[in-house]
Amino acid sequence: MASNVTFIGAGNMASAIFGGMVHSGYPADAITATATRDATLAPLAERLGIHTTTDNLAAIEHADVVVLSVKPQIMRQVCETLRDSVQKRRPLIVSVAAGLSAETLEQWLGGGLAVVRCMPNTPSLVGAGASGLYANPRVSDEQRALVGELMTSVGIIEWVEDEALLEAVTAVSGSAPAYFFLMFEAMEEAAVKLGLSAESARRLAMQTAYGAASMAMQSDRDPGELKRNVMSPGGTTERAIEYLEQAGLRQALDGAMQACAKRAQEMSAELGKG
Ligand SMILES: NC(=O)C1=CN([C@@H]2O[C@H](COP(=O)(O)OP(=O)(O)OC[C@H]3O[C@@H](n4cnc5c(N)ncnc54)[C@H](OP(=O)(O)O)[C@@H]3O)[C@@H](O)[C@H]2O)C=CC1
Ligand SMILES: O=C(O)[C@@H]1CCC=N1
Repeated sequence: MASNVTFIGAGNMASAIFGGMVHSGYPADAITATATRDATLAPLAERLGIHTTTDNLAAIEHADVVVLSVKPQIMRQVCETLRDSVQKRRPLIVSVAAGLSAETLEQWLGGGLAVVRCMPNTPSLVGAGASGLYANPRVSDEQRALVGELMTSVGIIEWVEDEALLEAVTAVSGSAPAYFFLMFEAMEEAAVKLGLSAESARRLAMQTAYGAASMAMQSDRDPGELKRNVMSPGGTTERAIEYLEQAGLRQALDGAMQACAKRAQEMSAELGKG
């Protein structure tokens, strides 16, 4: 029988994960999600057939796995309301929150718990997620395998043994869909200036990104070689790539990813006190 999985919070990230789980065949009947507003929950229940409630305590009563998926800023308050129930039943705790350590979460929930920290991303919704996972020492091999299976049903996973590496995961995958969406916006704007309709430009840019990612994933060549294969000497791509290099695209990405990881550290210091 499938494990009962309860999501506390049913926003962008949680709905991407449980939506992806349902699409990949996980029984909807074994999934419960909570939120503060019925307006969030009603469409999810209708579309996916999962259980929903605004009552967090009722939602975790039969949970084998509790996925904490509220904003980091309200996590402490939410954990403290779950504390007594969690201490009685000791489900596996999974947190998708950025910048909150397993130790902090465990402490807010009363201690002595198996906690997995997961840094997922929203493409989980379409089965193309990329998640980093860290397990605290209380997590059993079976629990590790269970979380691995759940997250593999919505994409690829990478376990890290050093929790601090989740900051790097946040920079390279958790936050990174947004970098690509920014590129789509920018490429569409530029292509419109060159005369294409916005609709054509968007379709072509997205298919090209999809094609490039699929090709790179299936190839045994590294991205640098695949890039050079597009660059005919003296041709158009060479000109574009030279421009991007001179304009500092590499430095911009390096700076963005450093800023992202640093913000995860700051959040940990700001929110994890006490
Ligand atoms: N968005 C992303 O791409 C990623 C997000 N994350 C992490 O996921 C977590 C959630 O982020 P995101 O999904 O973007 O946020 P959202 O604002 O989209 O979702 C938050 C959800 O929490 C619900 N909520 C608020 N208060 C409570 C409460 N007291 N009890 C139960 N549910 C509550 C909200 O309910 P209501 O809808 O009724 O307001 C909403 O459904 C964060 O910790 C973030 O760090 C991690 C990786 C990627
Ligand atoms: O922006 C954020 O803080 C969350 C965590 C990773 C992606 N979104």
